[in-house]
This record gives sequence, C-alpha cells and structure tokens, in this order.
Amino acid sequence: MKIPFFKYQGAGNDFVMVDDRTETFPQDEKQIEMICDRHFGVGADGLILLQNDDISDFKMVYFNSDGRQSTMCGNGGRCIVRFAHDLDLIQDKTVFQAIDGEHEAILNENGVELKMSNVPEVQNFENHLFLNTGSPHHIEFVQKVEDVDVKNHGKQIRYGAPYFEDGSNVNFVEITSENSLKIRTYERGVEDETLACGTGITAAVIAAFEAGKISTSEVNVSAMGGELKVKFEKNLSGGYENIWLIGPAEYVFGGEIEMKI
Ligand SMILES: N[C@H](CCC[C@H](N)C(=O)O)C(=O)O
Repeated sequence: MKIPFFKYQGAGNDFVMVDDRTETFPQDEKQIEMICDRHFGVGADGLILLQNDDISDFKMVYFNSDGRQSTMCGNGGRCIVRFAHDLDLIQDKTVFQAIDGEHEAILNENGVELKMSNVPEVQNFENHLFLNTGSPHHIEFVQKVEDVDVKNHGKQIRYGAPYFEDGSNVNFVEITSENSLKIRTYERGVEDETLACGTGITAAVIAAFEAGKISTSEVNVSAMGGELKVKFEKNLSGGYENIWLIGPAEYVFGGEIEMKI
C-alpha cells in the first residue's frame, strides 16, 4: 500500500508525519523502524500519526525511531501543529489530544508555541534531577556540554539503575546565564543523541529553576539543532504549570512510502 508522508523538523528533531484520519496506517514496529532508518528508509527520529478526535481538533500518536509507540514528544507536538495547519485543518490556534492529555498550541512569528503538561513533582538527587514532562527525563548539570560523550554516557544512564529496560531520556545541561542554558540529549527509543528534544528542553529548564541555577521563568535554550524558549509558572504546591515550549517547526519534503498491510 502506498502512503503519502510529510517530513517535518523542529530544531533538528525530525519526524515522518502521516495524515491517518482514515486510521488505516499499519502500526507495525518493524516497518516503522525501517521508515525511520537513515540509510534504508526516509530517516527520522520518530513517526507521528495525525488522527481524528471526538472532542478536539485532532489526535497525535507518536512512535520513536525504534518503531515502538512512546510517550509525549514536545518537538513532534509542535511539528504536528504545523502539519495540521498545512492540511488546512486549523488556523493559528488549536487544541489536540496526545498520550499525556490535551495540549493547546499557537502558530505565530515565534514558530509554534506548545502548552506542555503540568509537572506536579521534581525529584532531586545528589548528582541529578528526575521529572516527567510528558516523557521521563534524567537531568545532569555539567560545566561544558561539548565535553560530554553523550551517546556512551547517555546510554549507560538510560539502561542503568533505576531505569533499566523502560529507560529514561538523559539530558546534559550547561547553565550559560541566569536565563539561558545549553543542552544535549540522549533520547530513549532513538538510542542516540538527537539535535533537540522538546520534553527534555522543558525538563532541563524546570530542573534548573528547581535547583536554583536560573532565576527567571522565561528561559532561552540552545540545543544542537536550534534555539528554543520555555516559559513556566511554579505553583503554591511546589509543582509547575502554564508551561510553554516555543520554537521552530518546519516542513522539509514529502513523498510516498510502500507499506505491507
Ligand atoms: N524519545 C522520547 C519521546 C520523544 C521525545 C522528544 N523527541 C521530544 O521532542 O520531546 C521518549 O521515548 O521518552
């Protein structure tokens, strides 16, 4: 079966997008892995289905490049909003459903602004913090992100205690001012460094504020693939809400993929 696809990227985190409002896309792990393969397939960090939803504009279904469905993808969420706009499904505002619930988003001169799930708790350990921004994130602060062996050190943490097979995404963060930081991320399910990770960027900003390393609630983030901004509020019960991930989300090219039913 030939299926049209549309390649999008958000700060270098790239995705194969499929308009699956007919809900006929074969959700087959091996075929999705092959589509995401950078030599034998289209090549992407993940594949995203846009499906109809009863109560909101559309539904997002996310698969990592290992072919397995996974938790929330922040950059993928920003890219599907751009995709929905390009399909004339929405104008410049939307509300859609993802695996972690409802998300608002706005398209404007900043690119796409995506409202992220609330973060009720941040766990603070001796050498790292852990929180879930729609996906699980291990955050370590380092002097210089360019000195980190992200792939090997990230893999060790991702598969080590207490994460094991389920794993976590692993972020190395360098504070560059009281309202800016640099980040590099090892992504679970891609099993490599990606050029940006939206839920990771969000987690890094919240962890930096929680650890007293930044003092503002609007933070500029430099990822390997581009610049993003995170805005948030800390609430009276110690959690975080009204969290927005802001940055570019662009169409790259389209084509057709051959799939076995
Ligand atoms: N690899 C992540 C999901 C995608 C996260 C990332 N691409 C983002 O932009 O948030 C996981 O399995 O937890």
